[in-house]
Amino acid sequence: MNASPAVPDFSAHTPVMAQYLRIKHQHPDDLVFFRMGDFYEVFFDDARKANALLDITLTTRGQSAGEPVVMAGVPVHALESYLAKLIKLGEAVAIAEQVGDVATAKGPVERKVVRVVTPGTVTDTELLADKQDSILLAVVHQGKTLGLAWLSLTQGQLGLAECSERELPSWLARLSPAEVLVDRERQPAGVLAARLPITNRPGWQFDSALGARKLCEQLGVASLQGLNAQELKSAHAAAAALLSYAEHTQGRALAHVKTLQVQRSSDLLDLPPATQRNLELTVTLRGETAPTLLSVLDSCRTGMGSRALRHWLLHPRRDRAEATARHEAIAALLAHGGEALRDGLRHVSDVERIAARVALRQVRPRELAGLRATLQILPQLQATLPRGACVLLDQLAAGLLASPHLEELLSRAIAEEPAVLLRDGGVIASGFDAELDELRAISQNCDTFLLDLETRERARTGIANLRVQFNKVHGFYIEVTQGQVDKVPMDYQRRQTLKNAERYITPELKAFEDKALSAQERSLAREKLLYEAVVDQLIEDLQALTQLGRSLASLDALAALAERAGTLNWCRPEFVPQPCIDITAGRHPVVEMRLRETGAGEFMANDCRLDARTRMQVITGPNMGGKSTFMRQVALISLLAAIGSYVPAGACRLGPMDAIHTRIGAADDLANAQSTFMLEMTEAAAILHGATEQSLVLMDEIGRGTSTFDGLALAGAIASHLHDKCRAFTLFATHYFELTEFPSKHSQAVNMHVAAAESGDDIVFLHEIQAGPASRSYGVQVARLAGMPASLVRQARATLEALEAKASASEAQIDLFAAPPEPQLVAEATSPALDALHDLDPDALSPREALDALYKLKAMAKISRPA
Ligand SMILES: Nc1ncnc2c1ncn2[C@@H]1O[C@H](COP(=O)(O)OP(=O)(O)OP(=O)(O)O)[C@@H](O)[C@H]1O
Repeated sequence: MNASPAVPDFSAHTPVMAQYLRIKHQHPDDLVFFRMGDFYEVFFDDARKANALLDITLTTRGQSAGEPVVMAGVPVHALESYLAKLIKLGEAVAIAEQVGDVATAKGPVERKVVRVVTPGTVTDTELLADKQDSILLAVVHQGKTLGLAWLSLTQGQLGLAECSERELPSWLARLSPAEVLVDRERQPAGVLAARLPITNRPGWQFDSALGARKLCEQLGVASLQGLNAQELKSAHAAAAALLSYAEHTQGRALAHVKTLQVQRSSDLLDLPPATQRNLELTVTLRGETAPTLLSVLDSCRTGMGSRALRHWLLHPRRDRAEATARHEAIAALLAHGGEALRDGLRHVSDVERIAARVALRQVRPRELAGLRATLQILPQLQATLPRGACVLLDQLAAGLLASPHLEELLSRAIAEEPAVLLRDGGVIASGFDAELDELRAISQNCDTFLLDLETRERARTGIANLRVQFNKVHGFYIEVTQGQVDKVPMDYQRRQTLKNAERYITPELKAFEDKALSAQERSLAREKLLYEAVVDQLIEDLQALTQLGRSLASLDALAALAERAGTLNWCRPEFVPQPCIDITAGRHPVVEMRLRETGAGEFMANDCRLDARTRMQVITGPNMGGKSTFMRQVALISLLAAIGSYVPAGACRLGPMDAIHTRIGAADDLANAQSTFMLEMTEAAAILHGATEQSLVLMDEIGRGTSTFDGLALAGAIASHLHDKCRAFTLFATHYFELTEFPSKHSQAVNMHVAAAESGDDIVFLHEIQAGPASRSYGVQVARLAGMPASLVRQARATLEALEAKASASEAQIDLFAAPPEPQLVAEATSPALDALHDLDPDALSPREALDALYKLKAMAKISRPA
């Protein structure tokens, strides 16, 4: 995709192939779709690739420079579906259109790449997921800092951030980019590890000064100071590459990209990738999109709303102002009844994407009709909103007042039901332009004229079955059956002979044909011109349109949150300055919904109380008891509150929070060659380094990936570290009974357990979290429940009894939680080599003697430490 300076000589090729090769030379990394009439053709290696990826037929046609031309093609009308496939596969496609005039061109008609479609820069509605944004991200390593710049082309929004290497995975997970631009010589390891689709760019494009200049130009500001983005030099470098790439792919400047968000890691509640995965926020552990927190939450009526909600979910802010404003809005909608608003939103088009496509001049006629319909119902929508109930809703209501003249313009200009494609005509409304109306009248009056001519000619020639007709290949003609040919007058000129009929043209018909055909052509050209003028006028009001899109998206997301809160009986959380997580009757939204859907019983609500004096709960109890569910629900409730949603609980008070860390049973990460245990320890280490007093940490059965003693020892040490050093709010579920001793030695920890009742040999899970340690584990009972053979269960029970008897006889008194011994700095052991070293006086040695001494010492060391 990079223009190389020297263009090779293609003169040995046919003129068309030389033209193709020149274009391909400028786009070596893209598949070049080369427009030839009704097809996009791909040649040579691109054709082989397209053949493999798209399963389209490979052919050869003619020769160029003595070589057969290998090619494959896709019909123009099917372009979108092929593009969709290629984008999904991470390919970039350069579209070379015929831009010259076919009729007047000498040699091949002029062709030019008009846009490059890539995964991160697609804007075609058909190619985009309705409910997910497509983000293009650039990442650059500068010293210890990583600069990030990202762009949502369809939202017209830029973002900048800087972070450390440790923070990068969280950013990548949060942004979930469709394409990442990196310096081809210095690819950041974190990006490679995340296995995202990468596009390499030359290093010089990541230039900080260039980036700052480009940002100022793009945003129309003199300095970045006012945007709080002045100091982010590394992010500027990323922005330089980002903006040139985006412009390059669109083949034009990005008129609609006018807003910049500067995000700092410290502004956001940190949700590391493990947390996003374990809490199943947007995808399940199996990789499906439901049931997840988002799937439960998203009852939005529009794609815009769903995208906003997803964004809120992954970008919760530590500062509570935004969330509080949303809580207020939800309360107001619930009090006022949000259903009328939601009904109205059903008829709203994706204004956000339409605005972007207007800016890029790609907007389709039907999208403009959709925009018009949306503009028409805005007053109705506004009327459904409660007035003066809360600031946020009032602001959003004001945002619905997009320029009324746009609606008027679209109503006058665009036909009631416009054709899908502009080139088919029938897009501009009649009455909008006198010249167009006149041209259309000529083509429409065709039928009357032809009927009239037919009647006259029948009368003149006496041929009763004479017919005047039209087809695309031969134009207008008069058809006479063979039996009547001798009645044909002198002024009939033969045009075509068929088996049973002759076709003729007359001077009068010819004159009419010229007029009709040229009228049709001119009317199409006129429509194109008028359409472009309408788009120009919309571009002038782009900011109002973009703003309207944002307001509608936020309203839809808020209305969905209000609907969920009402339907699912959620409560409004309260934020307090003191450290605490105080949840009464909390529920897990996804598990609760699953239970309801499957009719598998009621969800048991549970409390969670953590505060400055009680920072850790050690949770024990049987498998299947509900430990993981409880811990996750505490995290989900905290997160929901932070994004501004109501929460599944009876009451909820929350203090400040900076991160949610989770270590929950992992699957092997075979692709990264990490064992379960290694992954477990890596994730735990990241948590111990990152967690603070304001973090929530979930530790589920840490240590179970190794032998009992190893695992127990590590689990004890990790719990101590979290309690003493990080002082994070911690929910620590474990199967190690020994850890129930932990609270007796750690003042801020308490024991909790999930209750289970035994009836005979069976076990009943109560799913209730109660104070104190579990009395015993129920592994054997759970195994029985799982359908293990009875003899096996009997054997396991006998072994268990024997083990328990043995353990209580030799109760080892090891302090699992003792403070760690100080590391010893000097080795106490002595050795002949060390003694000899001790005896040496470096100042008294000549260089030669020093070298000899070194050899001697090395020989001694080898003896004392054999290989
Ligand atoms: N509060 C609850 N009310 C009703 N059912 C629940 C509740 N909590 C959990 N369950 C049910 O019990 C199942 C097991 O819960 P969970 O996975 O949390 O148990 P666990 O104690 O973590 O088990 P393990 O130790 O084997 O991981 C859940 O899938 C759910 O169906």
